[in-house]
Amino acid sequence: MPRIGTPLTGSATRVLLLGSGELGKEVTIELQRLGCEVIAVDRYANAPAMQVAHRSHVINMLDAAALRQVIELERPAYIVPEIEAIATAALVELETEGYTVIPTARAARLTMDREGIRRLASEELKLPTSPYRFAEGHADYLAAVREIGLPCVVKPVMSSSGKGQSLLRSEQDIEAAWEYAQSGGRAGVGRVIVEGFVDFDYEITLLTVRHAAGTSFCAPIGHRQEGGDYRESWQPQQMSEQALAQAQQVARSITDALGGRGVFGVELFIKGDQVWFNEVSPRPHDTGLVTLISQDLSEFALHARAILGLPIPQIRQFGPSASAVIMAEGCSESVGYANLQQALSEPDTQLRLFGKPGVDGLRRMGVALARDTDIELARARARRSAEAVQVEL
Ligand SMILES: Nc1ncnc2c1ncn2[C@@H]1O[C@H](COP(=O)(O)OP(=O)(O)OP(=O)(O)O)[C@@H](O)[C@H]1O
Ligand SMILES: NCC(=O)N[C@@H]1O[C@H](COP(=O)([O-])[O-])[C@@H](O)[C@H]1O
Ligand SMILES: [Mg+2]
Repeated sequence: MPRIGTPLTGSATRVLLLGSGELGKEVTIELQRLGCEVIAVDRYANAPAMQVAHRSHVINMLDAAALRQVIELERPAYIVPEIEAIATAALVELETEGYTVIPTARAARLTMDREGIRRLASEELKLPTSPYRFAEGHADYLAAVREIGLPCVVKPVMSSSGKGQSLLRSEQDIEAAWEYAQSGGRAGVGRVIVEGFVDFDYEITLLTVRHAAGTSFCAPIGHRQEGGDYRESWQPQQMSEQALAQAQQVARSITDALGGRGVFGVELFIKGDQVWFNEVSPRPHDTGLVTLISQDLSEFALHARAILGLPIPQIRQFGPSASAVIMAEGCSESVGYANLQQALSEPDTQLRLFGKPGVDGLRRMGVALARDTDIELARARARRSAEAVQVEL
């Protein structure tokens, strides 16, 4: 039976987060509500989760030695990856030494780069995906684009939130896409995936929770992306019964294969009753921020319960809900947020400002959340709130 100790004493249930962004901030809050001691780690100081955690460490999480050092110092009961770019081979080792990685070290390793998870989904589990080819080096890349054909999507194997990703519509896009993939990815220089473009009707994130008593699904979340990065999400997304059943089957298959306990964000493309697997986050998903207003247990509360082995007897959905992101563009180390009076003037509206310590380029800084009587109204209400926020650099 799970038991929780007292934070900052010898009996504490310590949880170490690897990555401390907006998603980790909410996970930290939920874990603390259940009495855990939370240690936040990231590559930079004052990251969102660090601002609410008991303490924090700034390290290069791709450095295996640095990662091991911080874990051996803190000896957490649970290691919780919050981003992809971590020295996951070290996590696999630490797991064999007795540490618990959420959901599993193998899941973190397979989803760290697109190749591991794509080969598992398509080649082992035979789940439907876009046609794809991996390529290394320029000549191999050109061959891959020829083989897959246009239109296609090019992504660095190690990247997220659309960084380094391009949609190629014509021959003229081929060179720029290669250059962007080389500069935009986080690591693994040179290697890319070339995917056939899927002409879907809509795409969803199916939040799937593996917990002590089995697997639960949240209502499907629809979302809209720009340049591979999410801008709006809503729940529930209307789907045919057959598409939903197929989506749940795909989600169950991939999450069972990854194993462990926790929330997974299964990304799927839908056309009619047809479903394609895109990718999966073995952790809460950015589009799932909508659950902060749409469910009694948000994806972050669900993650905390699943991690700790606590029951999830029911997930209550509150009806049509939406999220709209608040972006900042430019360069500043003291961003301000004004006109909040107007942003929060409507009922059933909430804001989360992440408190990120700065911006250099384009960065997600907050999110507006809303409920209304139907999805279109909820989306419009969330957008109105997000647009009202004046981001001052
Ligand atoms: N093969 C494809 N066909 C059509 N659209 C695609 C394809 N691949 C990606 N996209 C679009 O680009 C978006 C981002 O792609 P993907 O999820 O693979 O990137 P990511 O960088 O891992 O994003 P994130 O980290 O935010 O989940 C998808 O949600 C979808 O809208
Ligand atoms: N699609 C993945 C995603 O949304 N991850 C979330 O964004 C943070 C990084 O933000 P940053 O790039 O602004 O530092 C991550 O730490 C995580 O919370
Ligand atoms: Mg994605």
